[in-house]
Amino acid sequence: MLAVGAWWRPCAAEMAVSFWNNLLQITKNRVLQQRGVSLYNYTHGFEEHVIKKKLEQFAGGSINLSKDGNGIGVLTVNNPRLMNAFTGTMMLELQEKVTELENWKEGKGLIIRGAENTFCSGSDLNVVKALSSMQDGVNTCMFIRNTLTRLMRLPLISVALVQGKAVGGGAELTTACDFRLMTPGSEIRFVHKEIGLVPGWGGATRLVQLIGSGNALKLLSGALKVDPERASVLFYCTDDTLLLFPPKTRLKCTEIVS
Ligand SMILES: CC[C@@H](C(=O)O)C(=O)SCCNC(=O)CCNC(=O)[C@H](O)C(C)(C)COP(=O)(O)OP(=O)(O)OC[C@H]1O[C@@H](n2cnc3c(N)ncnc32)[C@H](O)[C@@H]1OP(=O)(O)O
Repeated sequence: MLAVGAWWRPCAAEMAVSFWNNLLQITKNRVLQQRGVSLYNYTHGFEEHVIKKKLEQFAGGSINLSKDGNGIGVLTVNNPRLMNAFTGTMMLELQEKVTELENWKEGKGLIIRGAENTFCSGSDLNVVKALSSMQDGVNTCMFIRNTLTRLMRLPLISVALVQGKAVGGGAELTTACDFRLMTPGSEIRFVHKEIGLVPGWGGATRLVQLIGSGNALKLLSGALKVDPERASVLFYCTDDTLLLFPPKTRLKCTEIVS
C-alpha cells in the first residue's frame, strides 16, 4: 500500500503543480486582458464621447509624464495656480498618460506627484460648477473612475508622493496608488462633505479597502485632516521619506518602485 501510495504521491504532486501553474497563467491572462478594460461603458449609460467633448472646453494645466531608463515613471499633476486642480483637459491628459503607461513594457514603478510642492486639490471647481447637470456629473465621474481604475491595474508599483495638500479628488487620487508617501506638514483630506459632494472619483470605495469601513467613515463624514502621523496609525501611509513595512523592513520610495 505504502509503495503504491509512494508511487501515487509524486504523480499527484506533479498534477497539483501543473494545475496551479495553469491556473496562475489563466489568472495572469485574465488580469492582462482586464488591464485596458474600463469599469463603465455604454451599458451603464456612460457617454464617453459626449463628456470628452465637454471636458475639452475647460483648458488649463497639464499632466506630465517622464520615464527613465530604470523603468521609473514620474507623473506630475501640473496646475499650481489652482493648487493642481484638474481642469477638463487635464482629465483627458490623465487618460492619455495611463494608456501610455499601459503600453510601457519596461515600466516597473510610478511616482505620482503635484507641481510646486503641493499634491492636488481635486476637480477644478469651475469645471464642477459648469458641468453641474446630473448627466454631466455622472459622466465626468465615470470618466475619471475608469481612468483611475486602469491606473490601479497598471503592472507598476505606484507611489503617491504627497507634499502640501491632497484634498477632494486629490485625496481620492492617493487611494488609487499602491503606496502613499507623505512629507512632513502634508495633509490628505476628503473635503467633499464640506461642499455637499460625495467622492466622485471612486475614492470612498478604495478608502474602505485601505483602512476599513469604520476609519473610512470617520475620515469622510468628518472631512478629517490626515497628516503623516495619523496616516501611519491608520496604516494608510508612511512618514516622511520612508515606507514602513511590517517591522524591520524599511525602504526608500525610489527603492520600492525600482
Ligand atoms: C466630485 C468632485 C470632487 C471630486 O473630484 O471627487 C472634487 O474634487 S471637487 C473639489 C474639491 N476640492 C476642494 O474643494 C479644494 C478647494 N481648495 C481649497 O480648499 C484650498 O485651495 C486648499 C487646497 C486647501 C489650499 O488652500 P490655500 O493654500 O489657502 O490656497 P488658496 O485657497 O488660496 O488657493 C490658491 C488658488 O487656487 C484656487 N484653487 C484651489 N483649489 C481649487 C479647486 N479645486 N478648483 C478651483 N480653484 C482652486 C483658489 O481658488 C485660489 O485661486 P485664487 O483665489 O484665484 O488665487
